[in-house]
Amino acid sequence: MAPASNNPAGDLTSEVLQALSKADPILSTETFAEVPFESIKAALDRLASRSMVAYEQVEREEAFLEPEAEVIVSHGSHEARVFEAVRQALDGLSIQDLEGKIGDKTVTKLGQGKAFKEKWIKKDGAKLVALVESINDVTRDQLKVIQEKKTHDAKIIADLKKRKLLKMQKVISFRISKGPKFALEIVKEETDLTAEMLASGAWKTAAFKPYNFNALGADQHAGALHPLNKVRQEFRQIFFEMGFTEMPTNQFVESGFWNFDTLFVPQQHPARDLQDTFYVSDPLKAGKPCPTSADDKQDYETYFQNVREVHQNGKYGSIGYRYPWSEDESLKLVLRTHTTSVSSVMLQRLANQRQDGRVPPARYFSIDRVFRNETLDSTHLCEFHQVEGVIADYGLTLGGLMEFMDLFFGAMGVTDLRYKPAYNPYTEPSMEIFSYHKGLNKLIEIGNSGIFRPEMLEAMGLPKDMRVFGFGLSLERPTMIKYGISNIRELLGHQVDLNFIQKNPAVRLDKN
Ligand SMILES: N[C@@H](Cc1ccccc1)C(=O)O
Repeated sequence: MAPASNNPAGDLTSEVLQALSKADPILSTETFAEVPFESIKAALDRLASRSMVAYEQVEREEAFLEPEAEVIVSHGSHEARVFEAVRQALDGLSIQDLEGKIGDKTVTKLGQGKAFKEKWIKKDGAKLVALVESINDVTRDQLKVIQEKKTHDAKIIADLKKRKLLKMQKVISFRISKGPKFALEIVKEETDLTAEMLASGAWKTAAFKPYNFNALGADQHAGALHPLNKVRQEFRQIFFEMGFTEMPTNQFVESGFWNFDTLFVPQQHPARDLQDTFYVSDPLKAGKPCPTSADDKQDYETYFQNVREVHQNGKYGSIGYRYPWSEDESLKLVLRTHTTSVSSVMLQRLANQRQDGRVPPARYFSIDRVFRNETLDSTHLCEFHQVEGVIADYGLTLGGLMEFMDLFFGAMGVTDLRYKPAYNPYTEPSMEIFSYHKGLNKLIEIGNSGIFRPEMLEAMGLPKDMRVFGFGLSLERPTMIKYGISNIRELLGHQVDLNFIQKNPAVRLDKN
């Protein structure tokens, strides 16, 4: 045996190297029959990583004798034993005597049947007599071969298996051969290039351990994007590709003025009820809209009065709602119920951004959080994310809006849209957008859209011939569909499985 090295698998690696130096290749089951599978594998991996040996796994089935077969090997087959007993009794043997001689009822019974069939014995009156001088105990011979070689002719194996004399077992062994760096001893390999080695020049002769590219990397506990953020990112990309700019939506608290009044939502509208909208109690009220920076030169007061006029008496060809519009109601603070409040701010700003005396066309989008006083269930939370888009241009038509929707949803693989007339206080006409969901086997609502009302736009100062499309959808619904989530609580809130957030895949919208 080679000198033991200072590692636990040392003895075995040395033994393998020794054995290989005498015969190449070797089979592990023959050379190391007593060594457990794991130990030999560990030793081989160690040697293989240094290219000292190469090995491949060999699997084969081996036949093992059942206890009954062991008895046959030592005493002969049942039929041979019966024949032998009968042959020895020169003038025949009665069945009782046969039983007495063999001492086993089953062996006697089975052996007799077979010996008759083989025509080794016959019945002569009440006695059994031998018909031949000698016989070949084929079964015993076959079993002896198998005991030694663990295998035999496939037909013989199949036959003996059927007779329940054998069981088959899978045996794994390794065929081991010398590797390109075969040697009788393991050379210590360096795992690091150190400053000392560089200084002393030892690096020139040092043996370096090769990289193990098969090793699995350690799990990285890095941060992970929430699925909503992943889908949001995909949507942003679609918007950017279509020439949209992102609206600033970093303001969750909004005045009723921007959230409702500018959008022509009357102050008695049920959406403004406490049941539907969260009101802020401290502070209770916003100030009137006013410039937010030195270069904001907009005339907010005129706009404020325009909105009042439109609601109260009607203006710009609209007869209005004809109710006493309340400034107090308008200045109440709310958690924004939709991001259309931001669209409103942006459109009003656009009205004041004339270039060469003309308001330029614009495309805006946002994806952010909104709040509604909803009853919680598996698909509704009090807060969700809205995807919103606005297109302002001249000569826009309803057909154009539908075509745009086809393009937009087509970019995320949603085709075959259906439109249903709907109502929004701020758009006319308004359309709900539906798509056929293959999994659910029905049309599901995927968005809301419309063309903003002239009394809303003209109050801002936008030109009469400018039309503005608007549309909105939730971010949660496509995310849930994409990730196969049926309960929104799995996506948001305290019940979310952090493992799911860490491990979920990047989203790919099936663009066409
Ligand atoms: N604000 C609408 C979406 C929408 C935006 C713009 C125009 C029309 C509809 C909603 O909450 O569903």
